[in-house]
Amino acid sequence: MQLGMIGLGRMGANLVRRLMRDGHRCVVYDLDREAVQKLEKEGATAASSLHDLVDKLEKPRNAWLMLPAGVVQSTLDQLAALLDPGDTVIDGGNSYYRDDITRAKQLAPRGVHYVDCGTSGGVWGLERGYCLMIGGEEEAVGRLDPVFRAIAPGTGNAEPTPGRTRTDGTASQGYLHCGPSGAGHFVKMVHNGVEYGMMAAIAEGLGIIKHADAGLRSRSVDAETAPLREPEAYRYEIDVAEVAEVWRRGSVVGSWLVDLVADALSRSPELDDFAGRVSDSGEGRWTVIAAVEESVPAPVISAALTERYESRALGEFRDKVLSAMRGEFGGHAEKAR
Ligand SMILES: NC(=O)c1ccc[n+]([C@@H]2O[C@H](COP(=O)([O-])OP(=O)(O)OC[C@H]3O[C@@H](n4cnc5c(N)ncnc54)[C@H](O)[C@@H]3O)[C@@H](O)[C@H]2O)c1
Ligand SMILES: O=C(O)[C@H](O)[C@@H](O)[C@H](O)[C@H](O)COP(=O)(O)O
Repeated sequence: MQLGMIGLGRMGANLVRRLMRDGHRCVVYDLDREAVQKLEKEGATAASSLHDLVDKLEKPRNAWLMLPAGVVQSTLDQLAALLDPGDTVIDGGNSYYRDDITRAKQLAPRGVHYVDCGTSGGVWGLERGYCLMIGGEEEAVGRLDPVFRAIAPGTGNAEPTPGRTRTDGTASQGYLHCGPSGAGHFVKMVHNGVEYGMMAAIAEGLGIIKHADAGLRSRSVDAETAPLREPEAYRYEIDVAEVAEVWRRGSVVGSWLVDLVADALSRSPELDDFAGRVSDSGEGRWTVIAAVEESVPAPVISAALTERYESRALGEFRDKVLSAMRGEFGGHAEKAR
């Protein structure tokens, strides 16, 4: 098939490469001309503007947006004005599923289809394939099947699920039509909420292991306020990088995230390149909002989200209020640590 890709960053460029490897033809556009030229050298057709991209696409057109969230709506507005009935726009970025519902409604009167596609796999997707969580009308999604099939991992390295008797559907190939508009990004949003929780648990566990030597230090980190009651119980100088490595092999928590952390620790045991301020792009917040609105308890994901705020010192004023109250009612002064 032929597909237009708008946005050739970490994700879009490799999606194009994966599609071209499978024999698909791509027309590519990015504000960054170098990104366009690079893919042109690899066989893609370069477009110099959205208008040019639309001109170079065969009808019915398929245009995939792989853009930072902040420019999706403005790009879609410009693109929509150039498209014809029967064309399809796919948003493969991490957009909020509620925006998909609005955007599909915006395009429908013009006969333009809108497909939302949560795309997981990060910078490793070129080789591993991308897990795709798709939303939209059956017809538009079905027509794009060869594109999704090329981008997805296929059966990949995962063993067949032993108890699975279903032979229909595409989930075992790494892509799934989850439902109508927004359903794909809804599932991707929750996927990322799960990602926050799993990442937080791995990080906390390794943090506890790293501090298992607290009893060996002359003063524990928290000695003044919370001295170790039994310092002899915390006299382990455990090699955290080696723990991550051993967890990769046969353990219950072995996973791709543990593989990645083992790799990072093997290169830099103290993770010197990081200050530990953990960003969040929105998916965790939206997952927590959905949990609240559905009245579904989600304490792990919620805690993992607020821990990210904590890492960016966003709780500083809250903590000052705490200290102030403690000072007011008990005359307790703040200590250095
Ligand atoms: N990086 C990841 O691991 C990852 C994984 C899954 C999903 N996503 C999502 O995919 C989307 C893209 O992410 P990315 O990591 O590829 O971003 P990126 O910043 O690496 O690339 C974005 C590209 O879009 C281009 N661009 C920006 N504004 C443009 C405009 N108005 N018109 C044309 N091109 C424009 C930029 O020049 C850049 O090349 C985001 O929604 C992101 O959340 C990212
Ligand atoms: O499934 C994936 O490939 C990742 O989840 C991907 O979507 C990306 O790396 C996140 O957007 C980071 O999200 P935060 O910035 O919220 O951590």
